Amino acid sequence: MSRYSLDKDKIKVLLLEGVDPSAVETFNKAGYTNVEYLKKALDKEELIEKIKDVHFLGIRSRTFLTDEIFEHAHKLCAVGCFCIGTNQVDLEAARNRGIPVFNAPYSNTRSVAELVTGEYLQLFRTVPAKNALLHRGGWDKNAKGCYEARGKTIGIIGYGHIGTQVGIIAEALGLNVIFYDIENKLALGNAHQVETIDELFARADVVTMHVPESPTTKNMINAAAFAKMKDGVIFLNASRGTVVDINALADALESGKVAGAACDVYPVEPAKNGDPFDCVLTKFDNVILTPHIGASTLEAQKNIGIEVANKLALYSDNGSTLTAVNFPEVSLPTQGNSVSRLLHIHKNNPGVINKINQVFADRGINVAAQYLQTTPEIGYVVMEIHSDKPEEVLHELKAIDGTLKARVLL
Ligand SMILES: NC(=O)C1=CN([C@@H]2O[C@H](COP(=O)(O)OP(=O)(O)OC[C@H]3O[C@@H](n4cnc5c(N)ncnc54)[C@H](O)[C@@H]3O)[C@@H](O)[C@H]2O)C=CC1
Ligand SMILES: O=C(O)CCC(=O)C(=O)O
Repeated sequence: MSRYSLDKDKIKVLLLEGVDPSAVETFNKAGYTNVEYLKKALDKEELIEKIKDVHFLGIRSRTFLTDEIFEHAHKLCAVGCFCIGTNQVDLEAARNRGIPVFNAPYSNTRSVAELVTGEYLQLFRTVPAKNALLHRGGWDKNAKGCYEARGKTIGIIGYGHIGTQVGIIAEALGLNVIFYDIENKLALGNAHQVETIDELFARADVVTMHVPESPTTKNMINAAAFAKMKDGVIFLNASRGTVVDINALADALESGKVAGAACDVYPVEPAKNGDPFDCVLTKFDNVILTPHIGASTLEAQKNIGIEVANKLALYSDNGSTLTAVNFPEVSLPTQGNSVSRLLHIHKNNPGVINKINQVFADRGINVAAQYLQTTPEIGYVVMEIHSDKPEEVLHELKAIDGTLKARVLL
């Protein structure tokens, strides 16, 4: 017997953007066989059409989930971002419609840190420019502008999961590590947190960006910021394209202020493989350009596929929202055989819980367990009851004013 409001084979999962096949295997193992797998992102109209029938949606960084898209997602229970960043999703819009969003906060951390490390080592030796010249049939063997990384200072902006990994590897390579973060952070090894970003600019031979996209990080690296950096600085951005004013970076490369750069992310990225890439940086031989592949290793993708699919399947199976990025986190024990579990997501208005409890009281049903978490905007309550008519109770719960979503696990 299904423990869900619907039989599992009627629960539609849509996976976009070529998430790792491990996600499909994980869903199948959990009993979800109605999985549609697409290698590409969908454009807005295609997505609006498809999302109407979807219960669980998996995306990466190129699918933009706006309030307008959610408006058509009548059946959508949850979204899985098969990546770290969740800036592509209007998280508030999802939450206000009762849709939790999950991600994989650590699975690709090391992959990004290794990419960045390889890049600044190459840039210290001017390898990208030398490589480009040789490809064009030139030869220029000299040590001008080439340095060992040992003894240099790396300045990490955003000392979170990725930033700390970049720092640990850099220290092992003999660099001095300084970082700037808006939070007070525990410095690992001999890393040192600087008080102002300007101090970091003044001291760092390498500046590397590891902040999320947010209003506080939008264009935080602009012409004024480059002006404060050391002459001949190496600059890397593998965070989000909106964090750097790309024209200011182009100017800083033109003037020689920045000796070399690496970018993995751009203000505008092609929607799919094969689409043209247009960027002011393509003319610079001393810039490593990669197509947003910080997370694209087989190890990371496989782990992400399993992790996010498991989170979605668990939410479907037992209602747990642990680690959701936009939602009250409710961690639930395994459901006993003799109880039904009712899950109710509602606007956090005064009196809703009273009304819910009244439904049980009116029916003479004892609530065996109740788990409640709220944010200022919504409440998520899970109740376990002994009743042979849980669907009827569900029907009444759905009628309560302020209800966003409700379902039953039998
Ligand atoms: N290129 C790629 O393929 C990938 C890119 N990313 C990007 O990297 C970002 C960072 O990832 P994690 O390290 O896992 O995130 P995280 O959340 O662990 O760390 C971000 C750090 O930035 C700090 N921060 C936030 N706003 C700041 C500001 N205005 N100034 C200074 N520090 C600020 C936070 O306090 C936090 O310590 C992600 O948000 C994502 O956008 C993540 C994975 C892959
Ligand atoms: O691999 C992807 O599609 C996105 C990776 C990324 O930028 C992230 O995890 O935030």
